Amino acid sequence: MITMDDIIRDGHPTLRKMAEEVVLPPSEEDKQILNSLLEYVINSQNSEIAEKYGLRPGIGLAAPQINVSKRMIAVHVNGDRDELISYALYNPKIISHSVEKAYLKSGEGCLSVDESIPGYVPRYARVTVKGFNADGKEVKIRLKGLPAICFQHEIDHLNGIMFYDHINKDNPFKPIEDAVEID
Ligand SMILES: Cc1nc(NNC(=O)[C@H](CC2CCCC2)CN(O)CO)c(F)c(N2CCN3CCOC[C@@H]3C2)n1
Ligand code: NI
Repeated sequence: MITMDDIIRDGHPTLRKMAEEVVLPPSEEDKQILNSLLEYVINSQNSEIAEKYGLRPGIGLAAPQINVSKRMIAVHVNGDRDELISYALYNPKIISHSVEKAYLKSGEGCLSVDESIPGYVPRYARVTVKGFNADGKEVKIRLKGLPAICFQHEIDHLNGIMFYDHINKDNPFKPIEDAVEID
């Protein structure tokens, strides 16, 4: 299982690399890696397991964060209507997005960033993501709210982008024009 010891921290070069497409059908190794990403996120949301293994809670995780520069992500989070959005995807891609922006009122953090970096992170309010699930089947997912924010944060990791790259340097809490504020 993945623990915090496996998660590389800001400054590690892998976090700034463009991750490689996963060759499909996936190898046994890639299947194991994809599964371990989702397993971490689920474990981290179970207070006993998180406590026992010292896991920082997360709603998403990307393969570069465990020093695997491959295009794989996992997301496990409740949507606006409390529906569970749980995906582990190979080669996820944002194929369309709203013009409208959104941001988390409390800003963002990252399991690969130990300190907190305050500020609004502008994201698209709605995205359509295409990817391949654990069975190698193509999936197309329309997202809004926190799940949309999370998928964008994870896909950024595959492109060597960190959340704080998006924060306004002069005024981190500068209001984001016509954006949806997410609690
Ligand atoms: C918003 C939030 N961010 C948490 N952590 N950070 C992360 O997930 C990073 C990714 C998120 C940062 C902002 C968008 C994506 C990890 N990242 O670095 C991966 O690239 C949380 F843990 C969390 N929640 C709310 C839901 N709760 C359900 C019950 O279990 C605890 C859980 C806590 N909400
Ligand atoms: Ni992150």
